[in-house]
Amino acid sequence: KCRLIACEEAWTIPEVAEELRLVSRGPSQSSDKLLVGGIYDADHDTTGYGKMGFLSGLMDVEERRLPEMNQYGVDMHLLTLTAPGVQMFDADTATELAALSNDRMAEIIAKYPTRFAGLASFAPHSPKRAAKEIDRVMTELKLNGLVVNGHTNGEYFDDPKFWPIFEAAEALDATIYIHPRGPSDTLKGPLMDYAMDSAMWAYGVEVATNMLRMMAGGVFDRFPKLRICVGHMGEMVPFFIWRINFMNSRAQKVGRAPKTQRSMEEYFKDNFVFTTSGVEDPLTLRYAIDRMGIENVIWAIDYPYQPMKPAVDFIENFACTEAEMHALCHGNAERVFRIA
Ligand SMILES: COc1cc(C(=O)O)cc(C(=O)O)c1
Ligand SMILES: [Mn+2]
Repeated sequence: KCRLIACEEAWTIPEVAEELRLVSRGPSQSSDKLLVGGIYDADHDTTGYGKMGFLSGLMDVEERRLPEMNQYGVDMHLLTLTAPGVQMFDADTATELAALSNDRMAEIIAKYPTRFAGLASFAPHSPKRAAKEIDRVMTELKLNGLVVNGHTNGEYFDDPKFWPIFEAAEALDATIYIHPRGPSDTLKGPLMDYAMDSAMWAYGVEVATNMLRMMAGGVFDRFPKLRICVGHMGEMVPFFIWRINFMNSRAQKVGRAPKTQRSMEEYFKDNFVFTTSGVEDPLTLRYAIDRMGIENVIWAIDYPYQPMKPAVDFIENFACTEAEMHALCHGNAERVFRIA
């Protein structure tokens, strides 16, 4: 029996839920407003999200989450403040609620040290205060890494304003999990119909765009030891990496893209790891392992958005060597998220 550590497990606290409810009733034009309104303001729900039981699943640790983990043999959940985290709030509220959420997360881990680990939040729109929170959570709260959800106010991580965050994360060897959120105002256009605005398509486009901007923008030349984790089998990038590499190299040759020390494929292999969250497809997983290397692939459920049992069955029935199974189910997670 393999130790099972699930690494994209969503959670929230009442104060963040309440703030999101207020935002969902406010003037924000963010594409996340649909989903946030559905989940946090159920009596104004126009999306059906309010009927999927997400909110109770997010708020819960001991009623259902832990008993289900016991029932299905999931040893650990790596918790993350669910998308869009604190990023729809003003910088002050975001800074405050990130710290509160990190403290609450640390309390859960202190109570169940062998069952929960956690990714700390921060307010990207306040990079200097974010760097201070990163320092605090990694050295005092001893959390296991960091999480951020896609863009913040339409800005992406190739923007030097975010450098203080990467400096702190690299110096502390803290992995940053870039989790999706709805597409930014300039990206959302044709993505807002047919429920494409979130997990079906736009989430992947939003994160992959951020990833490519970082790689092509030279972020990993400046921060060579920075490690990024993404979910959803690498947000489509593993399947397109040959073409991304070929076209970026050609663009660099003709001066359309800035010169970088390494290629897109090298950055993706050296500075990224990714989880299987929300992609329970054995063929896709086998390709991703063979293409990107087993040391870069980590199992996750994406609870409560994905049910626990099917995700456990998927990985336990996956055809692979014993060494691959240990890497997928706990070995890589223990290394990347410093889990004992
Ligand atoms: C924040 O709201 C979410 C919704 C869904 C969904 O299945 O609709 C998936 C995720 C996720 O992948 O974490 C998040
Ligand atoms: Mn998720």
